[in-house]
This record gives sequence, structure tokens and C-alpha cells, in this order.
Amino acid sequence: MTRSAIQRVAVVGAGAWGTALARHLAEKQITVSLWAHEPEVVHSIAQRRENALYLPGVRLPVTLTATNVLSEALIGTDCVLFAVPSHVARPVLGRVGPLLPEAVPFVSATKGIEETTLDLMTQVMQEALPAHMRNSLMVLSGPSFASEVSQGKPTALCLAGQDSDRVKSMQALFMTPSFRVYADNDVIGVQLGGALKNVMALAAGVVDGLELGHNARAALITRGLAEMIRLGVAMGADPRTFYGLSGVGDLILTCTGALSRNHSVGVRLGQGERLDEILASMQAVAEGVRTAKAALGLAQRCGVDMPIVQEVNAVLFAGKSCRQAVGDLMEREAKGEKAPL
Ligand SMILES: NC(=O)C1=CN([C@@H]2O[C@H](COP(=O)(O)OP(=O)(O)OC[C@H]3O[C@@H](n4cnc5c(N)ncnc54)[C@H](O)[C@@H]3O)[C@@H](O)[C@H]2O)C=CC1
Ligand SMILES: O=C(CO)COP(=O)(O)O
Repeated sequence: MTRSAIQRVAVVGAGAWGTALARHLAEKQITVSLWAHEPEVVHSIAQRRENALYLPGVRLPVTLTATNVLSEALIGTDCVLFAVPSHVARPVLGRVGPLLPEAVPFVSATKGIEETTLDLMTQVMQEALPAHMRNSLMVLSGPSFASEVSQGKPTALCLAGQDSDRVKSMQALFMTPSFRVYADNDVIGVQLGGALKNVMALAAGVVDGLELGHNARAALITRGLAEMIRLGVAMGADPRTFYGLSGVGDLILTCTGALSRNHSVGVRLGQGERLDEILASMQAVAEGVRTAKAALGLAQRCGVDMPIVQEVNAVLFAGKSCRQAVGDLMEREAKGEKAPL
């Protein structure tokens, strides 16, 4: 396995995923500084070697330290991993930018689309970070529940960037016998796959909450993939990307896995709970809720038909009943599977 020259990593965002990635690298004896938004997270890690708020029950090695001060996390770092939810990405990036005087590899592990601008995370990064960071941007995506990664269970992801040397160096940084990373250059496709699967996970959860059966869930995943590819192609992605880890891989995981927050929000909607009540009961983010709106905006902008995304929006934001949404999807006019009849 190729060794990476990177010795010091800053992880920005100490939710479940940022903490799991930080732990993963710290276990490789890399010095990791984790920036957390909440003081109680820093306190918990310093006192108990555990992020009790977002990743309880996972012991964090001493090679990982946490801070609420961004400059402390970023000083002298060889690279940055960014794992802040998409709705707060821009303001946090705006604070990170001035603290990066030189171009260091910058990997986004965030899965989402900015709701107000419809920007992908790399577009937000290009706007919010200094110009010298442009060629350093990469995205990490794929089927990866933070809790399983934290237990060292086998996981495979993809890492996409324009600069293949930088991608190779970060690939080497992440790789372990239980954490496998595939390199890619389809930055748009990898991001869209990771973001849109969250919307499909909500829809699959609704199907499960309504107890509509395995056939319905398989149909939802497959037709969801067709929608993702249609939008992806319209936005310049390689359609093959969606058959990979950040498409099919993450769809399988989050549309069937009980650990998915997005799927569990969908289940509760299907069981009749209201969205505001569900969200108020959760500490963690379900990115698919905001991404549903953004995906619909992108579909309209690109003139692409995304009926599942449309129905998810109607359920989430227009009070449509889950059963009616499923019925309306099933009763659409007859179509060809690959193209219009
Ligand atoms: N949890 C998982 O298994 C995985 C999550 N992801 C993605 O990683 C990203 C982060 O998600 P999680 O780590 O799961 O988060 P989480 O749901 O565990 O925690 C929420 C995070 O949001 C942060 N936050 C809330 N308000 C903030 C503010 N005003 N400023 C800065 N930060 C604020 C919290 O500090 C915390 O880090 C998301 O885009 C998610 O889709 C990707 C792969 C796996
Ligand atoms: O992205 C994830 C796994 O790949 C996590 O999914 P949830 O946010 O739905 O839990």
C-alpha cells in the first residue's frame, strides 16, 4: 500500500462523520485536530476520549485532539477534511479560507446541495475559499455509516478530484485494510450521487413506513437511480459514476439500512408523524430534507423529469399524504424504461 506524506490533518466538523473520519486517521498514528462547533463536544473528547453528543460509545485515540478554535485546528495542517452539514458549509468555509495561506488538499465529506443557490459543495468551496485552493478540492463519498467505520468494519468509498496526483496522495492517506478508497475524477457525479441518494432514502423510508413491501422498495431504488442519472447527465456528470459507490452503493445502504437517518425520517413520515415533530426530535442532520428542495430546483433548472423527487417535496413541504404520493407515482402515464415510449 502506498504511504502518504501527510502527517497532520485538520477535520472541520465534529458530527458523527467528521469524528469517525478523524478517528480513522488518528488510528493510523496521524496527528488529527478536530474542530467542533459545540464546546461540549470538545469537553467530552478532552475529558472522556469520546464524542458523547454525536458518536457515543466510540473511544477516540490520543492522537486526536478537539478544539472550538478554527485557527488552532488548521495551523500547520497538511490537509483539511470538511464534514460540516451543507446548510452551514458556506459560513464555516468563509471562516476557514483566510486561515489557509497555502494550497493544501481539501476534501469535502459533506453530502448535500446548498438550498438557496443550488450549488454543489465544490461550487460553494470555490466561491468561499481563496483562489489558490481551486485545484486542491476533492470530494469523498460512498456507502459509509459513521458508526460502522468507527468499529473498523470493511468500508469502500470513492474520492474524486481534478488533480490526479493530489487524489492519489489522499487515497493513500485514507487506505487501510478495512477502509478502501477508489480514485475518480467525476467531481460532479460523485457529489450528486451522495446528495441525491439522501432524497431517495427518505422516499424508501416512506415506502417502508407504509409497509408497502420489498417489491415497492426495489422499484423505488431503481427508478430513483434513473432520476439521479438523468439529472447527473444534464449537469455534466459521467452516468457510470451512478453505478458506483456514490450512486448504487450508497442507495443500497441508505434505502435499506436501519442506521440511515434519512431513511428513518421517511419511515416516521410513512407512519403518520409530522416532519416538524420528527426533525425537532433529532440531534443529527437528515440532509435529504433540504436536498429534496434543491434537487427539485436543479431538475426544473435543467428541464429534467424527477417524479420521485417531486413527490418527496410534496410530502415534506406541501402536506401531501404519503399514500397519495405513492399512488400518484404508480399511476403516471405508461413509459419506456430507458426512454419515452
Ligand atoms: N453520519 C454519517 O454516517 C455520514 C454523514 N455524511 C455527511 O456528513 C455531513 C455531516 O454529517 P454528520 O457528521 O453525520 O453530522 P451530525 O448529524 O452527526 O451532526 C451535526 C453536525 O452539524 C454541526 N453543526 C450544527 N450547526 C452548526 C453550525 N451553525 N455551524 C457549524 N456546524 C454546525 C454540528 O456541530 C455537528 O458537527 C453531512 O453532509 C452528512 O450527509 C456522510 C457520510 C456518512
Ligand atoms: O451517507 C450516509 C451513509 O453513506 C449516512 O446516511 P444518513 O445521513 O441517512 O444516515
